[in-house]
Amino acid sequence: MNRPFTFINSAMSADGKISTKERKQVRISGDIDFDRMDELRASSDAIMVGIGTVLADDPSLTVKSRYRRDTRKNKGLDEDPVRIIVDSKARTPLNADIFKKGTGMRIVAVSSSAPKEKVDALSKKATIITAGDEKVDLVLLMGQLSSMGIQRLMVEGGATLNWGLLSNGLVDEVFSFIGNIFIGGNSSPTLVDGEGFLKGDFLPLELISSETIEEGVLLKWKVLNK
Ligand SMILES: NC(=O)C1=CN([C@@H]2O[C@H](COP(=O)(O)OP(=O)(O)OC[C@H]3O[C@@H](n4cnc5c(N)ncnc54)[C@H](O)[C@@H]3O)[C@@H](O)[C@H]2O)C=CC1
Ligand SMILES: Nc1nc(O)c(N)c(N[C@@H]2O[C@H](COP(=O)(O)O)[C@@H](O)[C@H]2O)n1
Repeated sequence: MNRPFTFINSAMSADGKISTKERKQVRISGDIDFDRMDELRASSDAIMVGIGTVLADDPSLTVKSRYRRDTRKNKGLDEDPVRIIVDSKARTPLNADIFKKGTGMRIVAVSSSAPKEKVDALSKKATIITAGDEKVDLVLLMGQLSSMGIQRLMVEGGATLNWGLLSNGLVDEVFSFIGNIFIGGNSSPTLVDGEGFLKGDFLPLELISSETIEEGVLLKWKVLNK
């Protein structure tokens, strides 16, 4: 099945955590890294997050730079890429920043087990894609996004969605900024959570580049899917 070229962008602590045990958003990287992330957003057709990230961080996922917004507009694009929430049970708050801020299409991907009244309410704010029974079927979803013309997809977490995509062979590249802090905590989310791979089944990566940014390091990985 066709799917978009897909990359994850994430910031983690030196011990691999992307947030605290309370799942509160933390500033791991600095202004230069946020600007790099903004450029990635501006160059993408769509940005995807999991519902856990929406509930924890309430991100807007908008392109911040005026210059980049104007450049997209001059190309006939919406100033913001399509913003997608993977939300099996339709738990996205109707006042989420993704709906309040920015321009362009919003998509909420739900499963067929999502409560109908919640899906109906969300359908006034976003295009609804239904894929899967209990949880969103990410393979089906990617096929649908591709058929809508989404060719380049940026994923901004969180830990569970990253696992879902990686374990289904749906990710091509990963940008991982490693910051100069330890967060600790055995329940703090990491770059990839979920069930985890068993020994012998690990997902291999190829290092494309490494770069020092401010007090941290940016690693760019190619995912060697089978
Ligand atoms: N430092 C960073 O770069 C970032 C950190 N975060 C942090 O990550 C945490 C949120 O991560 P999580 O709680 O893991 O939530 P998540 O954002 O990964 O969302 C997970 C949810 O997605 C939904 N989902 C539906 N179908 C799915 C499927 N097939 N596979 C996987 N998920 C599916 C499920 O409802 C699941 O609970 C927050 O603490 C947030 O602050 C989030 C984004 C970036
Ligand atoms: N790249 C990066 N570095 C950090 O230090 C972070 N805390 C995050 N978090 C993610 O950034 C996004 C913020 O989006 P908006 O500014 O609301 O548009 C969001 O996805 C956070 O989870 N990222």
